[in-house]
Amino acid sequence: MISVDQMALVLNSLPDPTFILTRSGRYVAVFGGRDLRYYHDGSGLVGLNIVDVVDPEKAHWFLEQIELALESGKLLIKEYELSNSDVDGLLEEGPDQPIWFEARIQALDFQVDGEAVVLWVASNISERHDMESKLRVLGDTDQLTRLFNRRKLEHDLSLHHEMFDRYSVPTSILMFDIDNLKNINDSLGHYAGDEIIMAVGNVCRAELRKTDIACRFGGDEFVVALPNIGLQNAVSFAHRLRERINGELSRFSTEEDSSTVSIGVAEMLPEDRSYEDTLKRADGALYQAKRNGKNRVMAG
Ligand SMILES: Nc1nc2c(ncn2[C@@H]2O[C@H](COP(=O)(O)OP(=O)(O)OP(=O)(O)O)[C@@H](O)[C@H]2O)c(=O)[nH]1
Repeated sequence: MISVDQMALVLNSLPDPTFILTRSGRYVAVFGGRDLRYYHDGSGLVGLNIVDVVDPEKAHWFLEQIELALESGKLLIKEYELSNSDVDGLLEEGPDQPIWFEARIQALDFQVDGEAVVLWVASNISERHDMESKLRVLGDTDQLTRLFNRRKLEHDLSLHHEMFDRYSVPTSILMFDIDNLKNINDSLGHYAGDEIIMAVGNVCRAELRKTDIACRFGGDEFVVALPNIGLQNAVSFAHRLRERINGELSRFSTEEDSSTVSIGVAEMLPEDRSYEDTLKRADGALYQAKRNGKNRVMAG
């Protein structure tokens, strides 16, 4: 058996800061979390109330979690971001950056001063959180152009189609394809072909708003979605984009083949069952642009 003194030492050596908090948000006790590379010393919080040490919105969130854990009696796991400047009563020494925490909150089977209490273990998961964010971005990104990939486009377009269904806010779609890339690859080499694809990506990034979605759809095909833009404005934008891309690609034209783009444009219509119907119309318009001699914009 370990003694009470030893038990106190164990509590103080817990790797992650562990709080006992009352239903009303009072810090009854703080154990562990002594490594200043990962945590700020929270022992100064004992006796204070969450409501008095963090801003009202955050305090409300903390109290809500305590209530949830008390009501369910089950282990509650939540993630949140906090920096030491968010909490009055924490010492300066510790990580400079805001910390991502995973809280494990469990109701305790006793009361303190007539109030129900929970155990709140706050683990620093910043590294894991950063890695997860990076992986999410990587999973949504085309490696060559750094534009979004098709998976992300389809996810976003389905949200925009829902918005259109509900609020009739139109989204227009431009689908475009580099002209003659096969021949240019053959004459200038595959790396020149790659540079052309990257140059298209750079123009898209420069020309688009933050809310627009630009994606490499596959091979030498791209899709741009313009939320809140009707067909007429989308066609005008497509003409401008084609000129900008052509200007950028002119250095890759050969005697036989000019390096240009063809663009098909479509807007969401009430009869579209999903974004795929809009995408198909843009694809049909792109096909017409190619059939009619390439290097042009057609609306579907
Ligand atoms: N360099 C390079 N080429 C690619 C890449 N992805 C696809 N391509 C090439 O792009 C060409 C696309 O085929 P098409 O669109 O049918 O050929 P195209 O010569 O552009 O013909 P049009 O579209 O009718 O003008 C194929 O030759 C592919 O090999 C890539 O990542 N890098």
